[in-house]
Amino acid sequence: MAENRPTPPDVDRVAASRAAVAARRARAAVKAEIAAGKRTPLAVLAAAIEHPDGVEGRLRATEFLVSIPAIGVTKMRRIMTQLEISPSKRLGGLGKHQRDRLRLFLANRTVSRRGSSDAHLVVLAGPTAVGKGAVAGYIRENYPDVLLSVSATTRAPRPGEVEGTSYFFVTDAEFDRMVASGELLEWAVVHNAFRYGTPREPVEQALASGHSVLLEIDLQGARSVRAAMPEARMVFLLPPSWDELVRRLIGRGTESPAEQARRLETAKLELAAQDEFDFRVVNQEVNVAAREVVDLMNLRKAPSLL
Ligand SMILES: Nc1nc2c(ncn2[C@@H]2O[C@H](COP(=O)(O)OP(=O)(O)O)[C@@H](O)[C@H]2O)c(=O)[nH]1
Ligand SMILES: Nc1ncnc2c1ncn2[C@@H]1O[C@H](COP(=O)(O)OP(=O)(O)O)[C@@H](O)[C@H]1O
Repeated sequence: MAENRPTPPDVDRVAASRAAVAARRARAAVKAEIAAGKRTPLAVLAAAIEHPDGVEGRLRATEFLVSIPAIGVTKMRRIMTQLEISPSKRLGGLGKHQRDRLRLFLANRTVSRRGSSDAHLVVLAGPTAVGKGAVAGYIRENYPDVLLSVSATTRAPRPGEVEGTSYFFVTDAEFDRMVASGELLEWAVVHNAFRYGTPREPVEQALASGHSVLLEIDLQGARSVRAAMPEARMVFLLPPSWDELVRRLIGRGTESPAEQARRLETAKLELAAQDEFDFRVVNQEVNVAAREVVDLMNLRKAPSLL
């Protein structure tokens, strides 16, 4: 009968609900593909960014993460908090920084899952002038089996520093390019001055072939690595005392008195972060501290010199 025929608004409603069912099915299919390993999470994220209103773009970040094998609800919540993404966000609606953080998290997760279980990424951080450079240098000289990551930096070489061993010295434009192409595992502006970053490729290769890698980086970099790769071993180098830290900073003589005062203020904040780390090593004697750090790396072969 004519009066039982759906009126135009009903027709709209039926069509809308059919479309909603179809969209839900399409999202479920994408999640199933991720869960089965048929599509990588990075590929799905790329599609979501390209088409924010497409099926991938309409996926909620929460459902996207839990469809990844080995990520359950608890882990997903932790990741969302770490990446500062609210649970209501869809992949297509993520802000630029959220996207970058999620992409970095997914890329680094791929790296760490490929590595063998006894290879560790070990991060050595600590306050300015505690002796990070001295301990890392000692390890470089005396433990040839340790793979020490060589950072890229925009600062100029100092006398005696060797390109590709001390650092990769790059221009601002080159550093921009490395950031944009995702070549860096993490990067930070250190001491309000120059940019420093860890090239991803050598770390990836080392872990994939079962070798532990040591990163000597600043606190911001350490936090980025921890957020992206929660299984990294975080080591905080401590001075024997505050007075000794001051002595080392002044004794090094590489900063002006004003810069020394500024760094000491920063050092207080840095020291306050020590509880964020898994291990604390006191740098009383360089060789002893170096050995403690190396012991945390699960090296297969003992160094011949000690
Ligand atoms: N985030 C980050 N920090 C780094 C990296 N490489 C070095 N650093 C830090 O940069 C800081 C400055 O190092 P350096 O230029 O050798 O100068 P110094 O501290 O004045 O001797 C140190 O705190 C290092 O730990 C890196 O790849 N990433
Ligand atoms: N265990 C130690 N005992 C005495 N002096 C040290 C020790 N470790 C480092 N130093 C000295 O302290 C100063 C700061 O060390 P450095 O490695 O440059 O620190 P960081 O890289 O943490 O800024 C340098 O002059 C270094 O020779």
